[in-house]
Amino acid sequence: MSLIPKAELHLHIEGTLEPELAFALAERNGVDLPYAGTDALRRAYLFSDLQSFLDLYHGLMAVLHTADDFTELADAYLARAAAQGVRHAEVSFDPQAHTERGIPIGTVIEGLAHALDRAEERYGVSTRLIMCFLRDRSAESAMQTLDAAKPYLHHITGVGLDSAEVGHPPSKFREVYAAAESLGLRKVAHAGEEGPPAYVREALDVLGVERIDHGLRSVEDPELVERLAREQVPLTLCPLSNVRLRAVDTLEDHPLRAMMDAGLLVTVNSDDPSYFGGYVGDTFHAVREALGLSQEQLRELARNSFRAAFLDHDEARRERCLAEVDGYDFDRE
Ligand code: HPA
Ligand SMILES: [Zn+2]
Repeated sequence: MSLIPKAELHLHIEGTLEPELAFALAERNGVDLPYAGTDALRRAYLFSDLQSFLDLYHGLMAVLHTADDFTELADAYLARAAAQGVRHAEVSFDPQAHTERGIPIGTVIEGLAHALDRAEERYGVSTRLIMCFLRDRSAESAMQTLDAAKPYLHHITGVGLDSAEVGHPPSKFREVYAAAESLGLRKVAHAGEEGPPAYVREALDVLGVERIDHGLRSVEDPELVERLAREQVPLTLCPLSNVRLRAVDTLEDHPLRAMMDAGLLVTVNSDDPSYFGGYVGDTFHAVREALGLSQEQLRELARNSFRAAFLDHDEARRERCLAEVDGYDFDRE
């Protein structure tokens, strides 16, 4: 595990649900899970692609009912993240995955915000909340979700786009992103995870996003790589996720290092750490080993995470974190 100070920018809070907490919440809420126990559940984490993961992932969310459940989920993540060197976390959530099950959006947002708002004091982790739209649902459903979130916008920094990518291009959400922008929200989107480089271009040109979540398949398009490098568009890579969801064969084959060499502003993140085999400190360690990254390259990844963070209203914190990265002593590891 690498303890270098870092920001985590690509993290789905529902993807931090560990089997033990899932079973505890299932019992508390009277939910029957179709697994004999935590070991059997972990054994089911063998995915062939994004969709096979999403099916299990959405099934397990059935255990989350009350605001307290969401608070407990977020607290567990923040404590683990802090223990892995995270100083700043931008936490995504999927409101539609819960409202479709009859959980009010206010329950979800207020439950998460309760944990996030006290995280700096409790864990030394500053936080932001990013509300993602499920791209395999309609644009109307996304717009209704944005509308329903209006009483809670003081808790929300930005919007994102996730779930099944292929066949659901960013342009489907043009109006929703325009509406989000007019509400003062920041904009990110998953693109180029399983979808083509053209989706990365659309996310930039049609939605006007400031960061691309994943962006992995950008490497197939040299002109796009040149643009992303020139414009220093942050890409929030998730190497362990890419291995588990079969976007790359092995970690050794991951283009992270080549992307750094091409001058891209890449960051390393855990995506859904309970499902993909590691939190972000584990991920830093794994890519260091698999790709033979130098200490200076790990420092660059950590620096990039703070440069790409939505810390515009707290530049002093960004500077402090960057100074901590510069002074980090790898002999501690
Ligand atoms: O990796 C992902 N991709 C798309 N949607 C997701 N929702 C959780 N994780 C992911
Ligand atoms: Zn993701």
